Amino acid sequence: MWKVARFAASRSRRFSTAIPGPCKVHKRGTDILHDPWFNKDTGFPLTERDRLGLRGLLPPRVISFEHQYDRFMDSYRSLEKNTHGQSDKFVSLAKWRILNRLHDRNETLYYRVLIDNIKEFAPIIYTPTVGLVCQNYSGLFRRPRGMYFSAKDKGEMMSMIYNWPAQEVDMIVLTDGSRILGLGDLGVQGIGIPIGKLDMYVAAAGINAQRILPVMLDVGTNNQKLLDDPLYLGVRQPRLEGEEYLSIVDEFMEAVYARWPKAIVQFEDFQMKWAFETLNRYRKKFCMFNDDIQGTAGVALAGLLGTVRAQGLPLSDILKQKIVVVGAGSAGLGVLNMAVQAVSMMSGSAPKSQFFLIDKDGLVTTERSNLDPAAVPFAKNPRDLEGLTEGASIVEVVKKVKPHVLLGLSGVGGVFNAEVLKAMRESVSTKPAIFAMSNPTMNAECTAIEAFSHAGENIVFASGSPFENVDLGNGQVGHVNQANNMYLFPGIGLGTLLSGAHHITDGMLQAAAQCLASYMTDEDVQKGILYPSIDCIRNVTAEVGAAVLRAAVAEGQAEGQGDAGVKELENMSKEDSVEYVRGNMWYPEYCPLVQEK
Ligand SMILES: NC(=O)c1ccc[n+]([C@@H]2O[C@H](COP(=O)([O-])OP(=O)(O)OC[C@H]3O[C@@H](n4cnc5c(N)ncnc54)[C@H](O)[C@@H]3O)[C@@H](O)[C@H]2O)c1
Ligand SMILES: O=C(O)C[C@H](O)C(=O)O
Ligand SMILES: [Mg+2]
Repeated sequence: MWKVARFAASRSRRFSTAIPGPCKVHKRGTDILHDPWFNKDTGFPLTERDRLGLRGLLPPRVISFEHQYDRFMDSYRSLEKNTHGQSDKFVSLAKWRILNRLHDRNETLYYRVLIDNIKEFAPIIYTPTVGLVCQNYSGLFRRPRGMYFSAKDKGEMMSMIYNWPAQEVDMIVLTDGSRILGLGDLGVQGIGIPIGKLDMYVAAAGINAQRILPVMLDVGTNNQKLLDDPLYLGVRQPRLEGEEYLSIVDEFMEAVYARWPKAIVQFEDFQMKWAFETLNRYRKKFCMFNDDIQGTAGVALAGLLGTVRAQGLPLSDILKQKIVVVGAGSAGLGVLNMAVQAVSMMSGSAPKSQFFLIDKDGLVTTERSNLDPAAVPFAKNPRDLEGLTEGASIVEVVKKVKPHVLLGLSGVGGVFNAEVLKAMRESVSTKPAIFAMSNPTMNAECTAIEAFSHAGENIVFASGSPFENVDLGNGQVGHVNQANNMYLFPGIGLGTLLSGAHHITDGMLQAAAQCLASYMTDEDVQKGILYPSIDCIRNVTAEVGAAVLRAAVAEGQAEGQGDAGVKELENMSKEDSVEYVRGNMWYPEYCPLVQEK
């Protein structure tokens, strides 16, 4: 077994000349070459080859890290050239494959190219391509990554968890594959999502790549196409339900915390009923959060505050904004709950009249039969609606309400059609905002071009998956923001980890959202740029992580970790806390391997 330093100093230079600390390894020879955590390919220095029994197992020339990096980027560029003219799907999967092969072979080089080229590579390892990968996962599968706990493992999880080779784990992303992006139930194939999210943890938060664990909880699938597919790699049975389901999740959570009491578990892409149920069940017991409910809510709240600033209004004017949310699922309801919480904190009361909620059956009112309990607080009383009735369509609501913000988390591509977008021209806002937050790209409620061409050039636009900025002619640019929870979850995880908190509170999550909301300058916000470019994601994460850490300290949740105890954390200024978080980000570079028997 090996032990690795949890964090290593972050370095801003591309190829540092400083020698990183040693890394202990408990294997020799080909076992090292086949372990992507330690493998350096042709980069092993001769002395290390001697020490580790590698001499003769590699071609004699030693290639520097920098040279290996350039060789990889050259092959990536040739692939781009050679696939020119092929379908987007073909090209995206080819790019994913080349990155995945590097991931499987040499993690240090993989994470370095990912960090340095995050804007270019995020759409491949994360949304939208990760959706395509999940849809085709059983066919694409070559090597396992992460852990799989299935309905057949009941009673075995406490011992299975010890099969994971790392001694320490900081961050786990868990899915049951039941609602993968807007693509529905993908069963075991949903493992691509925890893998992609954890890649973002390494790239954005500098969580040590040896201390992450993607997990699939395979409780079956209700996707008949997958059950009929001879290649399908998951358990062939309908999804477990009720107590049977919960007992599997309970067992997994107990096993995790028995082995790694300080690990954080991020729940990801669970269907709504289990997303809320598991969050309520575990949040006071374990250090966990639900990214789709809570991470998304913070990013959307930052966007809502940004739209107020974009109109040149003080933040307190959020109270007067009319906001239509399309999608009453885990994400949409998460956004509404957090927005109401933020408005209440500002005004001292909890006004809900400004929010309108629409689901697949139209406007949600108290007249709805079988109203979901989670949606009850946002259901309109028809008596308060002049001219709108239960089940009113999106276009009817937009025409009547003339909202400041139209925010989509429905998972349905194109529901913001031309008629809906044209109706937004009548918005009472000087900068109407359209947030098409559903993923992947084909599930976005509208495209950027559609939004600017139908709703007008003065809008603010954000989408969950990336779109190019729109050329409005005359040198004008319609700016596209990416409203994706990737701007928050890495900081929530890292800040919590460094604080040593045992729970993730609403206060810590509000702090994360407020931090993101204040990240952009007034000048940028006036131009419709509400979120930073993904190029700055390490910096954003350092700020968000520090905000979460400070909130944990202020609320008495922090217990400290490593060398920094509670007292040290309490004495940190704001700047100190950001530097502390930044200094604890792991950065991929080859470290000398020392064999320990
Ligand atoms: N950008 C982000 O950071 C982010 C974060 C989380 C979720 N999402 C996306 O949001 C989408 C929804 O996620 P979720 O977890 O809430 O899903 P969910 O299945 O829990 O909820 C979907 C909701 O949309 C409603 N809906 C379906 N068809 C509709 C229609 N035609 N018109 C209006 N409403 C309709 C459903 O009734 C339901 O209330 C997914 O595509 C997901 O990728 C994006
Ligand atoms: O995965 C993403 O890109 C965002 C979000 O968590 C989603 O479920 O769509
Ligand atoms: Mg998600």
